[in-house]
Amino acid sequence: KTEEICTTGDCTQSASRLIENMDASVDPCDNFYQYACGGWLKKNIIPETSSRYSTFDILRDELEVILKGVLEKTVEGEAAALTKAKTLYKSCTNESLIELRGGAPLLDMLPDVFEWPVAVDNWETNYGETWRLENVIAKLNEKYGTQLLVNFFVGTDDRDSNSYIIHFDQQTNLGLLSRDYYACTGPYAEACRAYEKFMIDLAKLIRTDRRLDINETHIREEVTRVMDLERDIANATDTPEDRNNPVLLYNKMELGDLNANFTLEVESQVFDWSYFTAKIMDTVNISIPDTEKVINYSPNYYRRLNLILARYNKRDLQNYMVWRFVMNMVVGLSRSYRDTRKAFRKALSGTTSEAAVWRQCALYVNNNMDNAVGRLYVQEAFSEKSKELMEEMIKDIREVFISNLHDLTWMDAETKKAAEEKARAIRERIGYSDNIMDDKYLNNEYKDLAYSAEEYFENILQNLEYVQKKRLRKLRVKVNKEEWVTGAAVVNAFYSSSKNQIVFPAGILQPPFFSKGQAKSLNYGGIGMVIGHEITHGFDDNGRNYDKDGDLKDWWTPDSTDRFLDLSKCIVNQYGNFSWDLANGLHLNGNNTLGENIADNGGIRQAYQAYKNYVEEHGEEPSLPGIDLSHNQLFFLNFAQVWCGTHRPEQAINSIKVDVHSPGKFRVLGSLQNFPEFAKAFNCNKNSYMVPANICRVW
Ligand SMILES: CC(=O)N[C@@H](CC(=O)O)C(=O)NC[C@H](CC1(C(=O)N[C@@H](Cc2ccc(O)cc2)C(=O)O)CCCC1)C(=O)O
Ligand SMILES: [Zn+2]
Repeated sequence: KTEEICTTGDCTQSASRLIENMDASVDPCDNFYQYACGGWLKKNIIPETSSRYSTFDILRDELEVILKGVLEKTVEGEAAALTKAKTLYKSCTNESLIELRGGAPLLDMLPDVFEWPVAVDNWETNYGETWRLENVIAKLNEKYGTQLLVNFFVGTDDRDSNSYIIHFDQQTNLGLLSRDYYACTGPYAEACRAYEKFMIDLAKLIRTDRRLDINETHIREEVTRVMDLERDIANATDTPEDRNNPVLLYNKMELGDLNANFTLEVESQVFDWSYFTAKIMDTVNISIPDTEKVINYSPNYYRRLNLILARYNKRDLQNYMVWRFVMNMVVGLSRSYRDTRKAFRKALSGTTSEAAVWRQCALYVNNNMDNAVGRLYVQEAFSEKSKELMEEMIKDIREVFISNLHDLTWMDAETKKAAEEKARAIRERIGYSDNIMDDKYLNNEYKDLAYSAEEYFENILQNLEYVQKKRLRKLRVKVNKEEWVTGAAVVNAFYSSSKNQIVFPAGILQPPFFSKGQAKSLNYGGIGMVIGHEITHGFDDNGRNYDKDGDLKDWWTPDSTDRFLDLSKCIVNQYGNFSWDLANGLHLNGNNTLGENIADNGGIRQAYQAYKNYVEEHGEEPSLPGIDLSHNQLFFLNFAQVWCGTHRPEQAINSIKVDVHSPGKFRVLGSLQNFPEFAKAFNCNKNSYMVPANICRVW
């Protein structure tokens, strides 16, 4: 029979993309990642401005080009919110004015955070005498959105997902990217050196601008003490492995208990937790009694912190806290200030030059006004047709998840029933929230913001305060589960455990993931796997702890829990055995990536089964031109090519420590090794690398 071949634009384009990215000279059963991405790896060099480069990053770069276009275009009579986004963008791209202003905008606001001792004279007399730790931490929190030492935040109550509650957590962000860097040896030595030099150079630059003398030795001494303090803080934090069970993190107590049980003392000043909390919540007119229930995510950290504070004085603490703030603010200042960060950025990410200003600005505006920018993006680039197609695919894949569930041999009927209820309760969000198409809604969201095209730095400060106040004000209102957890102009997808919600923003609904005109095998291998991945997050080692309403409530029988943990261990060991050449051969952390690996493995199985069901119902699809692979094979090829990518060594060292996702290569190898249908589709024989003796499976 004459084979049908699809020669539409979409088919031709996707076929050529698939052929270009692959390396057909590699045996797919030996190394499917190399087979699928070998062509991509030969053709793509990481740009000097990027620390990693992948299919995702290329899509994100392309999205930024679209944002540039819409943010630079003047449109008469548009909604005020959209004009504000364009004004913010203009202030960010106004390089000559930013250059002219030098460091002044920063120097003008340092007194508001009680100054940076190393960069000013007479700090003791002017600030030290009246200094209180509560005042500094509170000010940095409520006005500058910076959480240091004591990480106070208002967030969803894990056990009552309709309410917000005050949380006290450990300091989760460090100047260096993870606690491991503070060893300052081996791959971390350069990062530590660059970090200290960054601090020294910035202190010297500010003193120069203030016409103050510079005593290099003295500055170095202070910088060393700040470094020692941060190392102590890093070592006081619980590790990610110690924090991956949300049940153990949930320590509810009264605010008053903190003063009783968690003493913090600096230079014989006792930290008053009630005074501190009021200092923050007074700014949003919410009074907090000592009987207020709060969650303490890190009791051990606070016990360790007190021992550390005993070893430092108020000047050290102030030097540390203001450093952590100013180090992030140089990006909004003139070239000489931005240059103090260059070597540090290179040491951590490997990039030798900053991204183009328009890119940084498009990203900044998108991150800070995601609904206004989302509106501009959707109007420009999103096709409505995608929504109903996605609803179909989500329906198919949800059904497959549920039928796979019932076939599981390790879960008992009682737990299966609860699991099915949760799977059916998952709500989906596709493309964008209708709210952003409503001018009134959009203008209202940004009504309190007024940007100046001439004051980028002040615009940044305005955003920091605005976002933080919005979060703090949530304490006395109910959680709006209809709210989206992401903007629309985002190339990603999400699962929210407290909302039991899966989200597919407009930005990811494009090739290679999805296109209404591309073959279904590619759609299921692309966005289909992502849909399964997000659904499965509701049932991974973290998500499984939450019930269908998003509350931390155990719906498992002890036996099924034991079986789940046992099966998960297989995945932990399998991925823990992967050694990553780009990261000095370091092994993946099988525990920290477990949730993502469970989601990947579930996603690929569900998507493939859904595709087979599709073919069962609608018949085989016509072949793609110029590529003699079956659609079953094309399914896996497109899935794998989503993960083509590479990292600079600095970024690899960084991401293996902090990213909960495995590197793309192992996301492909790990999940396909566990899936016999892959081996079948490529006729791989038993002892090939892609067909290991024993395989892991949870969902
Ligand atoms: C609430 C929240 O934020 N959750 C965190 C996870 C956590 O913290 O628990 C999170 O990221 N969630 C998004 C993520 C989405 C997907 C992913 O893998 N996205 C990569 C994309 C990438 C890859 C390489 C690259 O070069 C650049 C980008 C990524 O975001 O890295 C998209 C496809 C399937 C899963 C997911 O659902 O896991
Ligand atoms: Zn995930």
